Amino acid sequence: MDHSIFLQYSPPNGLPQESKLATYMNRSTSTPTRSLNQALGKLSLESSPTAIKKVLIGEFMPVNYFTPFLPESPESSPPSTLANVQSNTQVHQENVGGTTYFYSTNSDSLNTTGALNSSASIGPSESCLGVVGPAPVVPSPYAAQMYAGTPTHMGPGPMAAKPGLAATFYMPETIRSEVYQRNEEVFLQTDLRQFPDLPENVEMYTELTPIECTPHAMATSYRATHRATGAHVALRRLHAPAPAPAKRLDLWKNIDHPNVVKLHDAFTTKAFGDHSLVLVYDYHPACVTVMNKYLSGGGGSAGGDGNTFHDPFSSDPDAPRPYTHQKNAMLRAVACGALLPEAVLWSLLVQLTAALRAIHTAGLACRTLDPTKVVMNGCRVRVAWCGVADALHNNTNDVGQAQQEDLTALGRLALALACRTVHCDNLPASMDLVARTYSADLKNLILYLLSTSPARRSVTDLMPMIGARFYTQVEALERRADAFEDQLAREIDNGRLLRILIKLGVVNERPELNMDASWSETGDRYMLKLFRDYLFHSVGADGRPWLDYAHLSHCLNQLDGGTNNRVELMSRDEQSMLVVSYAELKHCLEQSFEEVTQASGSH
Ligand SMILES: Nc1ncnc2c1ncn2[C@@H]1O[C@H](COP(=O)(O)OP(=O)(O)OP(=O)(O)O)[C@@H](O)[C@H]1O
Repeated sequence: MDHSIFLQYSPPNGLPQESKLATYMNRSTSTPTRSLNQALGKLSLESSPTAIKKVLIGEFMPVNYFTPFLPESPESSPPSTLANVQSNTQVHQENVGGTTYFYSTNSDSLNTTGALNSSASIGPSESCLGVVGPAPVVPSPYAAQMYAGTPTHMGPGPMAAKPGLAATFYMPETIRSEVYQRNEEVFLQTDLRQFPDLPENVEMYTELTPIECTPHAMATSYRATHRATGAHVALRRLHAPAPAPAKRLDLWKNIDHPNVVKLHDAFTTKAFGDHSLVLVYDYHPACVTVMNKYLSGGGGSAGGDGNTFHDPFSSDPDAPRPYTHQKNAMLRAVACGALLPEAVLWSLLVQLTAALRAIHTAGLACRTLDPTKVVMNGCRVRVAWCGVADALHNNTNDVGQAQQEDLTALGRLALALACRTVHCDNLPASMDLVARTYSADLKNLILYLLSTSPARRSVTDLMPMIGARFYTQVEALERRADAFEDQLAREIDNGRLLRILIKLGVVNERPELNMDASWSETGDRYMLKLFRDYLFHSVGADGRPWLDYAHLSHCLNQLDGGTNNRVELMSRDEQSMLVVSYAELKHCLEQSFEEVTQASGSH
């Protein structure tokens, strides 16, 4: 093996010298131990009443809006038996004064128990018709509801951005824009001509697109698509891996935690013209590193929150940073309100300690806990590229020691976030800022993590310092889950309406089916055509189009639910009138759609 392709490793972490992580680690480890010890000696752990702040996190779970249309999907109809329409429906026809009325003699469809009051429902009640039949199918009110509405416990919170009906119909802008941003990133096509050297396929993965900020010789990151499933993945290609780290990587693959980017696979490949090791991770769209989001002066285009502390030294990590500069920069940050709210810090720390707990419990060590390797989308924090350090370097130091280093790294990260700069080498000044700005608990947590005493530290020891803030985090998550469930319920309703609209569109005005040019004008299809006119082409008394979205949604829901409410349909020449129930219309639609599906051969 050509050892010249290896770069030097920094001994404690085994990191390539070119990587940002190595730069950060080197900078951080350059903190003089003496000053750290002195500073720690001066500072004492204090206990103070915990200040509980409520965090409302606007993050949400991605919803798959691209589920393929499945005619027989259980979602396509309301989950109740009321959607069943008897196939032996008999229609009784009666001509009164030149107008033809059609009545169903099917007992089920004549029972209107539980039907909703509807402006579109007409006709006599079942008792007038005097029909006695088998037990009626009781329509659930849900079947014909437009929307279930916002659950009362959610109240008109920040989610209810739009007033009135609009709030019921549309997703809050906060959720919509974030979903769009994520989807947009996934569907953005990169111009691969810019990367002519990239292989078309690497094992099962294709459409490789580099995602890293600063390419270097040791590792490259890509977004890619799995050829069979279409799933997006994040690939970390290690140009010069250490031999056979398989066992540890297997342990990493078993870690399935919401705050750790999941490692799925690892394989060696010659697709890049060398012996690269490729690690395959979940891809989280619209990710930004904590470094870019909070620490590098707004460099992160995706995640810069506009409230960033601009450190003139941040572009040059090797520039001299005198004490006065650091202190002044921190004071300026405090003065201009650029420091992070304490609730945000605790949210990040709770998530990161949860990640470390899972990793350490599995007998592993992160080894790369650094702001450039912690990514965020929304308010979710994840440790990225786990296992890379193990794959890059057959770490000989024992895992227990590496876990202690993880805790120190978490302390440095917490301090950097609290001071809003990675230049916290001046520990007394940095801790002074923390003590003046934040609670004693936060200060104690950082001191504990940075402690150099020989006593063994454990991530579980942090729990008392986190204290009741843990419940704040749980509360915020539960509120967010409520908001998403509410939106999900609406999206399911929207999905139902889309499916029924697609079915109507497929059947209505079809020029011919199976060589029958009159197919869409006769039989069941004729009723559907008149229903389509009733729905979409109604006009007012003065001939102007009559548009009422609520009415449209109501009728489509009635149709999807197959209710026994009746609707009056007029022929185009206005000579005939049909009175049909939504149950009958639904039956017609199902039959007709089934015919088209059969003819297409794609049943
Ligand atoms: N699992 C993931 N899904 C989506 N994006 C990710 C994922 N992990 C990391 N990223 C994003 O990929 C980008 C590149 O990460 P990477 O660690 O390669 O950056 P880098 O700054 O070039 O570091 P290095 O110098 O160590 O390569 C970052 O913007 C990060 O937000």
